[in-house]
Amino acid sequence: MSENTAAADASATGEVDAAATATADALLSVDGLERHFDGVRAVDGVSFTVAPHEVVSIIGPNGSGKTTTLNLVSGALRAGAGTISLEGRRIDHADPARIAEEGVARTFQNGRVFATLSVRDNVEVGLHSTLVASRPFRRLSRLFLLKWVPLLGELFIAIIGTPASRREQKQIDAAVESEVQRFEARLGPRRDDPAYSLSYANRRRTEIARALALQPKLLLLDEPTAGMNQSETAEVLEQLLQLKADGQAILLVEHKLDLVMTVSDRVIVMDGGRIIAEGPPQTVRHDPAVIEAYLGRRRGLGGGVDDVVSSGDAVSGDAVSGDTTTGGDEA
Ligand SMILES: Nc1ncnc2c1ncn2[C@@H]1O[C@H](COP(=O)(O)OP(=O)(O)OP(=O)(O)O)[C@@H](O)[C@H]1O
Repeated sequence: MSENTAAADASATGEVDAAATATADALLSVDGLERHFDGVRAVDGVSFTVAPHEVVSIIGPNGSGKTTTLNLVSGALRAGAGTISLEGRRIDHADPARIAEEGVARTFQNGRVFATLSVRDNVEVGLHSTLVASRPFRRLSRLFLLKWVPLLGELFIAIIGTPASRREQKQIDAAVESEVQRFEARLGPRRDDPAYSLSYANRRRTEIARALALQPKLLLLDEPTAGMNQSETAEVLEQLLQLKADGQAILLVEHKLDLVMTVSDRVIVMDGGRIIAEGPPQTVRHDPAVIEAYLGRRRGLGGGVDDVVSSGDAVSGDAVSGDTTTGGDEA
């Protein structure tokens, strides 16, 4: 849907002004978000904000609606109701590419890379939406009947090249290199290798590098340490802390509570599609509703959220299970 259509749609409901007023200082503002699947209330009236430079984590047992919330914010799913605004502007009717252009980049729960592309090319793909000189007619691609114009134009420029497109490619190359260098020790030696040959952890790093290459206003991370062992998780924590120090706003979904409690400014706890607690890590970890949500299903094992947190375990609904390494780093 075009920006104008989305704006008209939003304006028809009178929601633009309300969203803008309610979220004056927020980078991201989510209000009354709902998404149901065949009677399952995956996300059920969720409202929250992320301020500029803030790191907010969403935690909760399996199936509590965390990933669905991230999918709604990134445009991968459409909301049944509610509004999502970035810097006061509605994005809930925009498609994922448009939302990425607006400054929201994401990674996926299971890590998604293009298997046959090299690490460098995977990172470069993330920058495709930012090309101007090489894609002068890109906005026309939103008009169904004119889709062939930008395609032919891009093909032409790719074959003959122009001074501006060559300059742009140099900038892109530098941006890609800078993101690969962020993970230099791990990705540096593999920068020209195809993604299918990488360890699971390196594929996750490639995915994060691709998202960061966009220099997003808001970075959405869906379980960035899933499948990583303790030392790999510690590396990710260091990188998240560095991003935080650089002022990167992050909305993080993560099961490893030690990491969440260390990196987050604020923690949102979901259960059954609803937010059951929200606040600074130290407050949330002692909230009785949170302890009940995490441990109620395994009553009899004893302990509380603190035990879960201090053990460094990943909480996965019915049981506390240390995340297994499904593919460690190459030796
Ligand atoms: N595409 C879908 N079709 C049907 N049901 C879905 C779909 N996506 C999610 N659900 C359901 O919505 C609920 C919330 O799922 P979601 O993946 O958002 O939870 P989650 O908190 O991210 O879980 P996890 O920690 O296991 O990733 C679950 O009951 C899930 O089965």
